[in-house]
Amino acid sequence: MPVVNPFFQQCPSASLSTFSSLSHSSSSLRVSVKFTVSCCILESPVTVVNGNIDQRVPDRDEIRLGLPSKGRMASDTLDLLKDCQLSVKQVNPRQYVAAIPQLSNLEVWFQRPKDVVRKLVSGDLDLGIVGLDTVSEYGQGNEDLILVHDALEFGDCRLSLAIPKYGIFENVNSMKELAQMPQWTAEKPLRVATGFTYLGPKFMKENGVKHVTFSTADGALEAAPAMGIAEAIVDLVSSGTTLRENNLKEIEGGVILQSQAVLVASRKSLTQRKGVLDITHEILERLEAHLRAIGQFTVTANMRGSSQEEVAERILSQTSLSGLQGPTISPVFCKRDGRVAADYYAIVICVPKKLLYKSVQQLRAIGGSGVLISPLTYIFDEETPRWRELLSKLGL
Ligand SMILES: Nc1ncnc2c1ncn2[C@@H]1O[C@H](COP(=O)(O)OP(=O)(O)OP(=O)(O)O)[C@@H](O)[C@H]1O
Ligand SMILES: O=P(O)(O)OC[C@H]1O[C@H](OP(=O)(O)OP(=O)(O)O)[C@H](O)[C@@H]1O
Ligand SMILES: [Mg+2]
Repeated sequence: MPVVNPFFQQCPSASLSTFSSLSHSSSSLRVSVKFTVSCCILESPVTVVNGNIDQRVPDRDEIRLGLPSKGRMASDTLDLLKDCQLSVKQVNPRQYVAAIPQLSNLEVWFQRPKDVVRKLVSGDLDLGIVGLDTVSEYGQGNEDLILVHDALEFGDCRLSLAIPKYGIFENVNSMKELAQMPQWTAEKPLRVATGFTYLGPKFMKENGVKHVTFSTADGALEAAPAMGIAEAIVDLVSSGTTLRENNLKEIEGGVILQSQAVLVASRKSLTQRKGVLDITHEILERLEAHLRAIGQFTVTANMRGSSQEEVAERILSQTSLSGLQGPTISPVFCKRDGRVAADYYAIVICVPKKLLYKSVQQLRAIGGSGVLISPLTYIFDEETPRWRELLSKLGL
């Protein structure tokens, strides 16, 4: 399936080479790292490589984390790290190397998201934070890339196929219907505009769309159908506003990928470079502890009762009050008639944010008073499931 940049159409040999690089790179271990452009302005073919050409783990002592240098992921990534007490110290925004003082021997390198992935593949970075869409597009299933944390809870979007709401597409509402449209023939294939020149063609092939061609552009793809450049687009959608404003619609079965920010690592680095596994463990623990905590509140309340067990029974009879591992109950002592007694008990539980009001109602219903709610900063589990998963992926 050829993917052409409209610019290259004026230059047939270049368009052909662009296509061959895209189709061959998927079978190569070093994904999308090498392509040959033999264009009419060049006398002989040149080889262009993304990152280090050397196949070995590059010789260096520092561990490198790649972060988005610009774009919509950049500031959210820094904010997340800051919330995990891993603030990045960058002297000025045009300086592309920085440090995280809490993690010695770690260098932060700011790169465009796609270059973070390419440089993980080439061994020039060890860890990175980018969108899953970027990992999937530029990693192209490379087994050296390992998802360490697959849900950093920002950068949510989906990669979707969209078609016009009007004309011959008015009653087309699924991939199956699109694939079966009689209009697409070898002479007049379905034209798809996309920046995702690996995932787009792969998806169409998987969906049995036989007659299809692709064109690529760097942005504003939603204009392509109205401009007459393509019938469909494959692009990122988050709010859906851009599709709506351009009279386009998503269709059943047309979501290629659900994406959000992820922490990704090079398998080679994790297994071969000294210190990478330890630093990954620390970053992962901090991320997990923080992300678990932001979904929860700590609730404390006082309850009258005859014993800790009796208070516990009342609390556990309510579905929203069991906490993470059950309630903590402590006696509140006071002096009455010269004797120390405990008529009240203080209870502490963690409550998911979305169940907060329900929990307060349930607490009141069983005699809770003086309910205090505080935000949580971290919840450290005994061991994070993702860490165990990572070790098993690495065969450790
Ligand atoms: N509405 C959205 N549109 C595009 N990307 C989004 C959206 N919401 C979240 N993202 C995430 O943000 C990432 C970065 O997008 P951004 O547009 O900033 O950079 P880019 O397009 O990848 O880079 P470049 O500007 O070099 O093309 C995307 O890869 C995706 O994971
Ligand atoms: O569903 P929505 O919330 O409307 O977001 C989707 C749009 O956002 C992105 O474009 P971006 O803003 O990065 O501009 P671009 O076209 O220059 O890439 C993406 O390529 C879509 O066009
Ligand atoms: Mg963009």
